[in-house]
Formats: sequence, structure tokens, C-alpha cells
Amino acid sequence: MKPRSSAALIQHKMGLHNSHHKPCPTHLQSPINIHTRTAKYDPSLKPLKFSYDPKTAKRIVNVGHCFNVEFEDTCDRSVLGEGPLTGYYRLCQFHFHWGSSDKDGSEHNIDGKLYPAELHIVHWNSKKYTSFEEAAQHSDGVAVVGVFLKLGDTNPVLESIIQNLDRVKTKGKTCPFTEFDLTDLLPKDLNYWTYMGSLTTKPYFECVTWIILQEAITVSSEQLEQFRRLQCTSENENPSFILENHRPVQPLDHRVVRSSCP
Ligand SMILES: NS(=O)(=O)c1ccc(NCc2ccco2)cc1
Ligand SMILES: [Zn+2]
Repeated sequence: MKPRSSAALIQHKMGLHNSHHKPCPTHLQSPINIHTRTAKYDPSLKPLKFSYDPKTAKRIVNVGHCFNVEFEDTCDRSVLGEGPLTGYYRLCQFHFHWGSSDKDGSEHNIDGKLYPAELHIVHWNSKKYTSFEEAAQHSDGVAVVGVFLKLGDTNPVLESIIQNLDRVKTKGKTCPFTEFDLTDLLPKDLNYWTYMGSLTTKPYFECVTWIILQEAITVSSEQLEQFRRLQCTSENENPSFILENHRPVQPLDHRVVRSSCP
């Protein structure tokens, strides 16, 4: 790259490196492709600390573009702490993203590799804010743990969720779902990548500290088929199915992905 003159350097530093003299906006959108060789090991990153109370599991809701497993989040009984976070974040729900075939479905990619599905465990900063909706308006408001699902044997813990899906087949339906230990769904190895990003569905707020686990959990092809039998229509409409609900990857811009291990 040709050397910059001092004037051009100053302009560049001030972000005036374009003709219309406005700094070009950087987007902090998610998901992204994680280029593992460019991720930077950060020894100051702490191990993740999951403190989930199975009694806070409440219900499963078909929200139209996916299903949410919701938790009681009126107090700090199930929280995620440490890791890249300051303080602890309160668990509010988890959900999945999947594709119309086993060839794609995850939102984040690893070195361009797509997984057939991705689990998102959603938490919000209950020390500073009073609800998820309020927290989602702030850059330090939300923390989402992403876990890849890879094709393999039937996952018995996933099965305990999937066996309820015929009770929430259509949009808006709910069913009780209690006494669930979410830590049973996590992989053994809790090493992670982390970066600042956004919600991957409307309203796409740039409020998320993303924490992507490096080890995947398994899901069988038959279990993925059950996800695709959920309907995005309500019970009195002609049925159409949630065949896929994953967002394409977004530009990384100047963001750096950090890794908890070298
Ligand atoms: N896929 S995800 O984990 O990034 C995610 C998580 C949560 C919401 N919530 C959507 C919402 C409602 C009010 C404000 O925001 C949307 C997307
Ligand atoms: Zn999600």
C-alpha cells in the first residue's frame, strides 16, 4: 500500500478518509463468519460461569419464526457470569435456528463452515436494567451464548424439548415446560469466541455480547425434521412451516473476535 502523506494520515485518523467528509458508519450486526486463525487469544478472558436453577424453566412458546423456551426472569435465580462479561446476566430464554436441509441452518459460521443448527441462550444485564426490552436498547444489555449443533446421534436432552413441539405446533401456542437443567444441553468444553454484535432478528438492536462455544453438541437428522414441522401460521390459517430461520452472515468491519484459549 503506498505511503500516506502526513495530511492524508491526519485525514485518515479523523475518519475523513472519504470525499463526503462524514465518517462511514461501522455496523455491528450479527451473525458473522468466525475466521478462527484471525481470532485473538485474550488471556484476560475468564471461564464462563453458568448458574442455572432448573426450577426457573417455565414454558415453550411458538413465536412464529421459531420456538422459545422461556425462563422465570423476575429475579437472579438463573444467571451467566464471568467470561467476557462484567457482572452477571439473567437467563430469559433459549431458542434455535435451523435450515431447510441439514446442509445449512446455523447463523454463525466457523471458517466458512455452516452447521445444521445453532442454539442461542439469551441473557440480559439485570444489574443495570429492569427488563430484556430495556436492556436491548444498550450495548451492554444482552449476552447470548451460541452453541453449534452438528449432525450425529439423537440428543436425549434435545429430545426432552422436541417431544413437546406437537403441543406448540402453530404460532402463538404455548405449553408448560418446567424442571429443565439447561446445563445438560451444554458441551463439556466451555472454551469460546466472543465479539460485540446484534440481535439476529428484528429489531436487530446492537446490544449483544456474543459468546460462541467452540465445541458443538449433537442433533440427529430426524430431530431437525421435527423443528421444520413447526408452523409459522396460527391454527385457523392455512398451514405453512418454519423450514428455516437463519440470517445470512454480516460484515465484520473493524471488529476483532477474541478467543478464550490459544
Ligand atoms: N437470535 S438472537 O439470539 O440474536 C435474538 C434474541 C432475542 C430477540 N428478541 C427480540 C426482541 C424483543 C424485544 C426486543 O428484542 C431477538 C433475537
Ligand atoms: Zn437466535
